[in-house]
Amino acid sequence: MDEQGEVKVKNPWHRPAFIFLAAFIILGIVIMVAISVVQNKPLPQKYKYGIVLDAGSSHTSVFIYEWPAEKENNTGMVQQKHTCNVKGKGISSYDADPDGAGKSLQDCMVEAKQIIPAHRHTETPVYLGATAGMRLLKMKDEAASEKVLTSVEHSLKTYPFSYQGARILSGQEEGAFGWITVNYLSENLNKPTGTLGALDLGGASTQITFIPQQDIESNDNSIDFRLYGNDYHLYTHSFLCYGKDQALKISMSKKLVSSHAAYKTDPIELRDPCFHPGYNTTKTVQSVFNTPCIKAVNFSSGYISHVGLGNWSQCQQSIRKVFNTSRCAYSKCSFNEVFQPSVDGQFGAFSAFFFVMNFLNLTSDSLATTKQKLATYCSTPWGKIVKNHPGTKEKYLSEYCFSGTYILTLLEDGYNFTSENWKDIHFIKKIRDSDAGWTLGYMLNLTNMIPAEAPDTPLMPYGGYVTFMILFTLFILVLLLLAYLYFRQSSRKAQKGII
Ligand SMILES: O=P(O)(O)OP(=O)(O)OP(=O)(O)OC[C@H]1O[C@@H](n2cnc3c(O)ncnc32)[C@H](O)[C@@H]1O
Ligand SMILES: [Ca+2]
Repeated sequence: MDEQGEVKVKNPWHRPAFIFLAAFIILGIVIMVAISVVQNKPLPQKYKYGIVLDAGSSHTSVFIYEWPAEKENNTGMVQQKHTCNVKGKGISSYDADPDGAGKSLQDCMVEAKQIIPAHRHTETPVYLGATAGMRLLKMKDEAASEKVLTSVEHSLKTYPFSYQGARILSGQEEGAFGWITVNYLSENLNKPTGTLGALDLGGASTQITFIPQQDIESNDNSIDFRLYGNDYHLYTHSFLCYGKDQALKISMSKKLVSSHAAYKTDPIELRDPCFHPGYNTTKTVQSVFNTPCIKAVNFSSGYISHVGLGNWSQCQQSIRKVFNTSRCAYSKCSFNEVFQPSVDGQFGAFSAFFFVMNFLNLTSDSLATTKQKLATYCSTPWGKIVKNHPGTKEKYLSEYCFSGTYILTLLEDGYNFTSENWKDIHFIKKIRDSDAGWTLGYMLNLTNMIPAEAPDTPLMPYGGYVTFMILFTLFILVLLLLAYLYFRQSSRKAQKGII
């Protein structure tokens, strides 16, 4: 009887319903995967561009930046696309031929026209910022500095870009924008991590900028920013005449003024411990004294016989005389009566800090080892130095002993770095393929690309959102399937009960 009772009465709809549901689930998964793959496929990026001309004391560089058009307010988005070094000297050297300053920019601006897509030209801003060379020319001859600026302005206006001005930056701006650049590129600005101090050594001035632990006692040295919702209270100072070219002139002039030979012989003999033994070159007195950084002096001759001695410790003694550390009206000073809090945190040291220390292979040694190696380098005969570096410009080559010793003295005796925090100085040229320097920070500021407040971000990133939606939908489908199976089973049991 029981066996008879087990005769199954099949619901004819069960099988097609199951097949339909399974097909529906598979189709759903295929559609979702296809949509997420298509959605996440990188779209062709639309880029915007900006041009900044760094009119430095020694030379002019043209920087072209690019960034994805729709992400311009995110940190770290702007990148350096191209640089072009203008042939010849800096624009301040065209004081006697102002038209030449504008003309000198032509080749690099033509290059910019070729690199930036034509449909972006009219909306691409162009800024020219001049630094210490033009500050010095303005001190020496204001009319000449204005003529040079007018000449570069006329030249830049002839290109299809959006000309935004040519001006001389203040030392504070130069320091602060260098700090913004290195911290923007290191993506420090919207994170709770510490920031990087900025050390810039040019030909005519040098800047130090960092967030100090103590109060800033002089208003001239304080600058405030609100970036991505954080307040930054920066210490900054720019020393005009303390770039490496001007410092060399000051140092040579001091040696000349204190030497008996300078007032008796023709040519004047300058025996210089900061140049290699065997180095002997004739220079004009004018080439040393042609700067507002030094007072004019009358000598017996218009020529100097510059003779190298290669003595590092004597060289450092002579360079120390360039820094006046005898008076300070604040709780602490760097030199020349300038307030400076104790250096704090990590520092990026760029431009000539990098060029010189990188050439000398001194970017990762302790302070003591750096001094030892430099002393050995300075005492190396000039002939051997020239033989070992056939491709290097002779002017740079002859000055590395002075420049290295100047950098060491500026950092240790000037800014008060010690052997303990020497390792916190990182000699860098680029961060993530963009040059460290004031130009990027200047453009970010003038184009309002760094918002004061942090931009609102969605609850989860796009990829996370897609993954979440797929998993959640799968979960619902599995639930539906389980529910279906459960009801099918219970309806079978019920049917069994009826029979
Ligand atoms: O900031 P300012 O003072 O206006 O000057 P600048 O912008 O022209 O100064 P740079 O940083 O370009 O260069 C600093 C100095 O380093 C020199 N320099 C550039 N490249 C160098 C290299 O490879 N080796 C040694 N010195 C170099 C250059 O001549 C300057 O004297
Ligand atoms: Ca510079």
